[in-house]
Amino acid sequence: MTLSCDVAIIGAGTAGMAAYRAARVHTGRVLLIEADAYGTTCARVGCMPSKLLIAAADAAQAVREAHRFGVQAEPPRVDGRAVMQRVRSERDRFVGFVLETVHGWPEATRLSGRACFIDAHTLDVAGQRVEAGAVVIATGSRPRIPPGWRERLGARLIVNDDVFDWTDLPRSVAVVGAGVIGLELAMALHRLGVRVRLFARSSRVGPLTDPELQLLAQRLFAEELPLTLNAGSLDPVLDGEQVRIGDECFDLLLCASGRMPNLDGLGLDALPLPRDADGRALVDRHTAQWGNGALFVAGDATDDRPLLHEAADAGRIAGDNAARWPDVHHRPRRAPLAVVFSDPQIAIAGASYAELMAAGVAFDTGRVSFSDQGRSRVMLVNRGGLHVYAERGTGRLLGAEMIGPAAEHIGHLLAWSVQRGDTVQQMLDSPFYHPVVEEGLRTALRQLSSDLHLPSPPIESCLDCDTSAEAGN
Ligand SMILES: Cc1cc2nc3c(=O)[nH]c(=O)nc-3n(C[C@H](O)[C@H](O)[C@H](O)COP(=O)(O)OP(=O)(O)OC[C@H]3O[C@@H](n4cnc5c(N)ncnc54)[C@H](O)[C@@H]3O)c2cc1C
Ligand SMILES: NC(=O)c1ccc[n+]([C@@H]2O[C@H](COP(=O)([O-])OP(=O)(O)OC[C@H]3O[C@@H](n4cnc5c(N)ncnc54)[C@H](O)[C@@H]3O)[C@@H](O)[C@H]2O)c1
Repeated sequence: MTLSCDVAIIGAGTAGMAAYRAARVHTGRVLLIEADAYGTTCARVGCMPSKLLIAAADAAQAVREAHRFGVQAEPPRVDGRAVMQRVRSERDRFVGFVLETVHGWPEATRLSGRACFIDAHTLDVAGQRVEAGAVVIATGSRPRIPPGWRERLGARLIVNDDVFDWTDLPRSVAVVGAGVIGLELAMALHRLGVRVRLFARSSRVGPLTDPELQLLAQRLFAEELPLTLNAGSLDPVLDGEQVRIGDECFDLLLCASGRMPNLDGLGLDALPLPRDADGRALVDRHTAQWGNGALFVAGDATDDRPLLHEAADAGRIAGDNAARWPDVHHRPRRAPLAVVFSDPQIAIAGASYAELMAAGVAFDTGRVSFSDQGRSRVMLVNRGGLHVYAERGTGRLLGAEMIGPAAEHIGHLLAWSVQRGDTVQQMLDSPFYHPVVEEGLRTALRQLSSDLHLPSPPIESCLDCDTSAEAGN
């Protein structure tokens, strides 16, 4: 028997679930197809369990740092089993909410099995034929593992998914790849007492593109984390029960060398779909449409800003347009925002430095260092810097990069300003409480305002904490 629907959605992750909801506003004839267990990458093996592990690591670090305030504490004793028990049980709670939602949807609108295209409107799902008016591909991504490593290292090679099923912490882990996942997990494991070394292929650590801030990030992370920069092409080998990299051995190698979209294996090669020179899908991010037909792609499957909120937004657009097809609507997207939950945190809001340079935009940069920032110093988190970028002539805020305290919050303020089209002056006219880390942002904005040769705002020095940074000098 052939199943027939108006919209078939492949993948019940964040993007697929958002697409399902949006499509169901138009039609009840929607089919959500999932090959694996429900529960989403974010809740099962991504955003949530990684932040749970980081929260435990931060608690241990706070105990270690207490003496700097005059509070004496014994060095923390990390109970790995208890740490992982909390990570898993809280993770299961988050997954439970997702399962509740999916299981609340009519059973006739859900199908289990791996989907593969027969043609643009026909799918094979584990032997079941599905015909669809339109299809949303929301298949997510998977870790990219260098060729031969899996065969060579077997179970000693792990990826992020494996970490969150641990019942105890290992003794040592080599983390390969100093991108977002590598940085977050390496730092968390290190603070939980695991012997860690983070291997970066180049000298870059994390996503900052501003050369000054990238250098600062390298220095700050190297102060705490055993870090091998410029590791080049690694050649890990099994040495007994361990993985050897150079002359150091580890219990496990955590591969965090990037992720690849799950578009291969879908039977799409025969379809004439637009791709870039590297074979990546060229999808219109305002319609989620891939090509001119009834095919839509959302979430990590697109390789475009692989973040949770982007997956949800793209899923909504894809589901809505798939159900409307061929009446496809263009939808606005939000200002970019990315946060890394390292310590110090990293945020990129609006356009990055590299994007502005590549686009040839005329912009000025306002800078602040947090080393002397009043509230940051009070809390002993005075490490890092913030660069804000504004357009010459108009003074409009274009973007910002930051490594430092409260970056997850300051990043939001900056992204909201970028999206509203605020000028530097409008931002300076907004309230700043005292004493807060955001006063550092004001310092950077004042410097930017002066460099842009915009009319100077009145400078009120901070008389009570009088750091030169906050006095606006
Ligand atoms: C360790 C880690 C930490 C992260 N932390 C953050 C964070 O803090 N903040 C943030 O914004 N983002 C974070 N992310 C990124 C975020 O998790 C992803 O951007 C988001 O989960 C992508 O959602 P998705 O719907 O595209 O994919 P997924 O949730 O992976 O869903 C894809 C689904 O498609 C299914 N599927 C695949 N192929 C087929 C097929 N052929 N047939 C049927 N079903 C199929 C899969 O089984 C899966 O269920 C993190 C990611 C990782 C890995
Ligand atoms: N806080 C968050 O929002 C968060 C957290 C985790 C993941 N994510 C999302 O997941 C995406 C994927 O994260 P990721 O860390 O897998 O990818 P990434 O692209 O951020 O980092 C991969 C890193 O691995 C390096 N690399 C590649 N091949 C290598 C090799 N053979 N040896 C050594 N290093 C190698 C790359 O140079 C890069 O630095 C991120 O782009 C992000 O969007 C977000």
